[in-house]
Amino acid sequence: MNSRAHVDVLEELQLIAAQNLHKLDVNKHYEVVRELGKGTYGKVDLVVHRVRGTKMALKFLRKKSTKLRSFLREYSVSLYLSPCPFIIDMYGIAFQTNDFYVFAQEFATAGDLFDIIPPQVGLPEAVAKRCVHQVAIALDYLHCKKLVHRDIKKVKLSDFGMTRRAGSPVKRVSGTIPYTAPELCDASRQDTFCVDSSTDVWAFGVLLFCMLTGNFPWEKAMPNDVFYEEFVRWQRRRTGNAPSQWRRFSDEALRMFRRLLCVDKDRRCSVKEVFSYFNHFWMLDTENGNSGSGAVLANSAPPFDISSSSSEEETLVDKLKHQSLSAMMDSPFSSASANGSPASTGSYERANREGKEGGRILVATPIEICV
Ligand SMILES: Nc1ncnc2c1ncn2[C@@H]1O[C@H](COP(=O)(O)OP(=O)(O)OP(=O)(O)O)[C@@H](O)[C@H]1O
Repeated sequence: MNSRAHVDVLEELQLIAAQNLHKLDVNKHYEVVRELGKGTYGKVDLVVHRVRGTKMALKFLRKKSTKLRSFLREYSVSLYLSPCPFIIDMYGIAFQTNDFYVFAQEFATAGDLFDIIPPQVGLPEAVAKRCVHQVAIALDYLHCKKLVHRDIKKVKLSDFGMTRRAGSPVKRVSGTIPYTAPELCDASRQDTFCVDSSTDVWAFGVLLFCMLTGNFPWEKAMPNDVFYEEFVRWQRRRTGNAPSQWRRFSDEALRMFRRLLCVDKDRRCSVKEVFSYFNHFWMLDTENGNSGSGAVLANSAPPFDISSSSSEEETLVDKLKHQSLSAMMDSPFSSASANGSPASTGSYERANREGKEGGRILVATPIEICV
């Protein structure tokens, strides 16, 4: 499927969502359990659907600071990507209140990634590898659909507010974080640039370093940051010794980082190249849970077909078309199960997430963490 067709599906999803964006009294249809967190544009509440008994995360985006178009885009992109088992699941529920646009997401039970990374220590290699494995599959899924996430800081991909079609022009956002790629940090460059999957690959490399060490590699990827400067000198082979904070990694892991964090974005590898490094040890230190075969995943290949078929996309659009007042009733995307968790949607990808057969084998169990 070409990128134009992907975009058409997204536009169709947005149109249908806009037509079904009814006004709703939250308390009438949901029991609010607690607030899960606050974001820049609103809040996320843990709720129980009064009819279905399903636990869900309701994302509230303030109307004052969110354009309807932005809300519809975030909702539709989330829905479009949700068949991937390592991307947050959706219920096909979107509505509005007087002050907020709202949509429902799977409740990610394990909480935030940074709550489970021991600071300055990092995760044991085997755990980090499972996280890396699922983020890589999710990102590859997204990139195959010609989308770029642009805000990677989560293990189970969610929060698609920044996601755009590859190649679309966007304005540079002011302010940089450790994940920001060097080509976006340099404020002297032009104000508009084209969205490219290589910026996700850079952020993914930084996330990988954080998971394995419990530290950021630098504050920002700019020449006045000494840690970044040191890294670039080594990366460009101006010095043979890796900077001190990189010396804990095996030669194979260092090769992988060199490819993911290539300063020249055109020479950066694609995200799926990490799969070829899974059968090597990444850490030299064997005390951090890195000894034995546990550090190596049984199978380094993606566990399901990440290429999208147009029939799956047609099914998605079809389901949404038949959706009516889904916020109040059973949505066509999932049905309540005995334990309150979403049941299978019928998609083979989603069936895999729930451990049911579908002709494909899941290698890594999804780790439900969202930051
Ligand atoms: N599906 C979910 N399940 C459980 N907790 C969630 C879920 N979605 C969000 N949260 C919690 O709510 C917080 C706010 O989420 P939200 O997506 O609005 O913003 P954010 O990504 O943290 O920040 P920003 O909007 O500034 O990028 C998150 O940090 C997380 O702790």
